[in-house]
Amino acid sequence: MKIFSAEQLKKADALTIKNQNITSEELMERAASLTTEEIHKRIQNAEIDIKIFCGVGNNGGDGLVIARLLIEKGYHVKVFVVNYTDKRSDDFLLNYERLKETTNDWPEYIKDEGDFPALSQNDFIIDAIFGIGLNRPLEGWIANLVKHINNSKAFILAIDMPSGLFLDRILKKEYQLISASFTISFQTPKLVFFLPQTMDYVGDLQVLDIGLDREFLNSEKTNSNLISKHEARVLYKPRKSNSHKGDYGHALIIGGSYGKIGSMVLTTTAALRTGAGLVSTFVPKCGYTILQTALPEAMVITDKNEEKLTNIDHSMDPSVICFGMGAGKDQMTVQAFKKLLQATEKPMLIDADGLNMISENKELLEFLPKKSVLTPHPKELERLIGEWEDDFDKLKKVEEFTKTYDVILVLKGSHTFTCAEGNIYINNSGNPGMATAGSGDVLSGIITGLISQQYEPLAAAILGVYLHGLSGDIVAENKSYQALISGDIAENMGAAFQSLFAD
Ligand SMILES: NC(=O)C1=CN([C@@H]2O[C@H](COP(=O)(O)OP(=O)(O)OC[C@H]3O[C@@H](n4cnc5c(N)ncnc54)[C@H](O)[C@@H]3O)[C@@H](O)[C@H]2O)[C@@H](O)CC1
Ligand SMILES: Nc1ncnc2c1ncn2[C@@H]1O[C@H](COP(=O)(O)OP(=O)(O)O)[C@@H](O)[C@H]1O
Ligand SMILES: [K+]
Repeated sequence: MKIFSAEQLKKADALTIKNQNITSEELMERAASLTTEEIHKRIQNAEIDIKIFCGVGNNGGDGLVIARLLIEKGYHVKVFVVNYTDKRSDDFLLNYERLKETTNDWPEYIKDEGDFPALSQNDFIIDAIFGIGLNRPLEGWIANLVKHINNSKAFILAIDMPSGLFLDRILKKEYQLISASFTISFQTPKLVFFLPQTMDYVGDLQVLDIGLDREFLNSEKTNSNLISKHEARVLYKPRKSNSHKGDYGHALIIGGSYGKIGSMVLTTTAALRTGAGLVSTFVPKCGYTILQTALPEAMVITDKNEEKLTNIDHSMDPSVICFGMGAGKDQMTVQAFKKLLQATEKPMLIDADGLNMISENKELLEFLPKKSVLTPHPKELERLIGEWEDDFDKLKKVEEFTKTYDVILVLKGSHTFTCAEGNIYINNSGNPGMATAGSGDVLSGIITGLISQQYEPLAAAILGVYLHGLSGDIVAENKSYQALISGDIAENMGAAFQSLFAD
């Protein structure tokens, strides 16, 4: 699903109104009534106090329509108008009049701290103060109102987006914004809903299709995309019945050191479970028995050294090489890695200590095969590209890095961002149970397994990240977040592939 900017969303609104021959007020009614239906479905006539805070722009207009429709359904609703200016949008005014015809309990005005209503944690608060029209950070009594709402500990539903959040920048910590329990957003999600610094303000997310102009949504260019099942599915390549293991490539997985051979078992298992035709591993001698015992399906070659990689002499022509898991950073390993990079032309996957070695020996960067996939977690990324001011600055630096070296960066996190060629693919599968040792090693194996089967490296990264999360979700459903261990993610790749095509 495409992720649009505020300007694009405003353009979509305007085009929809023109092409569908409706008024802006009808579009607002549509968005708000779909939202009301969702609320009604979830709270099912519960006897709760619903307190709706409405700004005086169109986000406030949405709030007024939701108030009217909830009152018509018999809910107990109190509306507060957050009167930050005397100017009102036309649709706010119109719906204000309509609301007054629906109830005798007229909205209360908030003009300063003295007007703040008492709030209880049993209230159901709806935040319709600001949406995509926010043009400066919240200050003065409005900032205090937001603090007051957040401090209530009540359930907070944000309409379109939490008030105070910007779509294109990160505010300094001292500024207030609504910390929502749930956000119902219109038509497409916003990039800030997925950034580590802002995602917590959004809470759970639901995106409602409010029927904005299809042609515009389809044709408009955007460089951010949310990857859910639908988007992942189209990347999948079915297997031909008339095929043999040679058609699915030979993956070579290199890494490990004394005490860290387990990471190699995880990566190798994942590559096999993802469908690579042949998988060989290259490990220090101490890894030989471990790998041969754990995985009879894999072939094992060893370094001359017992405990670490010193000379990667493989004399094969693998379809893809995956390097780094558990490799350590010994100088001899760095030299071996350098020789490997110099001798390799096909795209590689580089993870963990492979990335750390590059960060500490920047001269290695020039030998990176084009279109290689690098999979850093946040600390590894910082070592690689340096510190960033905020998440937008990070994405800018990532874009520069991927363009300079012509590589794909997979920024691992609760929403993993795959970045290449100026585009961002935001993963929407996975869960906190996956924050466990070795789950990154499994991801490396999955992506390697896909590249081995002739997926383009970028497609392999996007699909691999999605399948990794999907497998994690399937495991968590059966075992809980706590009991999920990374080997389970590799073992359940079969269920993930099946689930990709189940609705
Ligand atoms: N007809 C439409 O175009 C639709 C719009 N929709 C809603 O409209 C929203 C956007 O509405 P608007 O463009 O009116 O913008 P908002 O309602 O988000 O607020 C903008 C108003 O707040 C003022 N403002 C911005 N930052 C401020 C600050 N820090 N302190 C005080 N005042 C500030 C602006 O000057 C402007 O008057 C969307 O988020 C969505 O909720 C939906 O109803 C869908 C249809
Ligand atoms: N809260 C979370 N939600 C979704 N996925 C997560 C979460 N935490 C971690 N993950 C995923 O788990 C993996 C962790 O990788 P990494 O930090 O490299 O672990 P390790 O080094 O132990 O292998 C990444 O793919 C990441 O996206
Ligand atoms: K809002």
